[in-house]
Amino acid sequence: MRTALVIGTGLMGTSAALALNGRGVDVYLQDHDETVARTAEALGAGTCAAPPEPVDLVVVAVPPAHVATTLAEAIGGGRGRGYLDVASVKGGPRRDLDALGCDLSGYIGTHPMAGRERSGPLAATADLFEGRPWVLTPTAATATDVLNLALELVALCRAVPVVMDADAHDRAVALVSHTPQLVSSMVAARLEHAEDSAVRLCGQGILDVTRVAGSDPGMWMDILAANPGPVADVLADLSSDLAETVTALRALQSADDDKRRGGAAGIEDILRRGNAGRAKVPGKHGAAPKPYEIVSVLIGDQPGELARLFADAGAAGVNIEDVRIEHSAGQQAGLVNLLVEPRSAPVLTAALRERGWALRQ
Ligand SMILES: NC(=O)c1ccc[n+]([C@@H]2O[C@H](COP(=O)([O-])OP(=O)(O)OC[C@H]3O[C@@H](n4cnc5c(N)ncnc54)[C@H](O)[C@@H]3O)[C@@H](O)[C@H]2O)c1
Ligand SMILES: O=C(O)C(=O)C[C@]1(C(=O)O)C=C[C@@H](O)C=C1
Repeated sequence: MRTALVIGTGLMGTSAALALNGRGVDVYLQDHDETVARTAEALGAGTCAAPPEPVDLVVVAVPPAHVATTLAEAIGGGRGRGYLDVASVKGGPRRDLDALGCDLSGYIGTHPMAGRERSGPLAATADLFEGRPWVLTPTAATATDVLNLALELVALCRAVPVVMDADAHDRAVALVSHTPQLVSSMVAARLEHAEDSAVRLCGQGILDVTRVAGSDPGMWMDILAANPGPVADVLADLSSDLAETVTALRALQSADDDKRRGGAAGIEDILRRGNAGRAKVPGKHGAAPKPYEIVSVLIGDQPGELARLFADAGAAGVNIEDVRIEHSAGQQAGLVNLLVEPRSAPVLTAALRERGWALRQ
């Protein structure tokens, strides 16, 4: 692929453009808000100039409700050899495009399973897609050249291609993305009118559960409106788990021993099923989840502390597999949890102690 046109230079479009531009593709940028396209250009994602000739690949990264019309316009204008979109829902846009009478052989629906709770080009990063699944939904009508262009895009973004049927994709993301978004919003909504004295106690657990509750409601309205049935199906199953959990908790308050035992069994069941489900969530780079050991280090909240810690781990020859930071409420300090291979944990612990770091057991 030598040239690409990215239409919609927000978080997704600019991230893809940065990755492509960084790997030698000439990227043209277009957004219906010109200042957004100019911002992406200033970030080094490509140029706002119009492409002098049809590009190899047109990447449409606009909100789901605008995908079909934007694609139809680009296809009608003969702007590329191949066309794809990155919208979070796949069945609807394809049907809409079909209804607009477009030739679908040059189009493939795709969805990178990477993102953030922030929108716009300033939130974009060239490595957003690295190691993440990128779903491709070819049909019998999709030209082989176009599938190959999509695979090349995925490779240039260092993502992992996953081929799926569009409707199966929509059911899958209802489970792993759209319902979690709603549940995160619902948990966070409980805090809206909570007492300050309660909110002050928020710790890492609620931060983890509510991160995506900070997402743009406009974009999520679009996504949910394009996938309401599958999301409602998952939420209905969840609501029967919720109802059973409430019943079990009420039974725990009972004076009757048998009822309390039944309640405890119900709660334990949901907690154990939760462990089993969590164990299925893929680990780093989409691989099977690996058990890491955590080395916890207390650091001061000041410039250079993290860099010094990582350098000391590097000097000990230990690869940090993942890192999580807990910020202490009301203190200029934080707890850095370094996740390492079990065999590296004693090596790292000894090396950090020797260099004077305060370790937490
Ligand atoms: N944010 C995520 O986590 C995520 C992840 C995967 C896929 N997606 C999908 O990617 C797409 C873009 O999402 P985003 O997070 O980058 O949103 P964003 O709001 O950051 O960017 C969307 C951009 O599209 C532009 N736009 C809107 N209508 C347009 C039109 N008709 N023509 C040209 N530009 C137009 C907007 O001005 C905006 O700059 C959506 O379809 C979304 O479902 C998002
Ligand atoms: O990490 C996040 O912030 C996301 O919400 C990303 C996420 C997801 O649910 O995984 C959200 C929507 C997209 O369609 C794909 C990815």
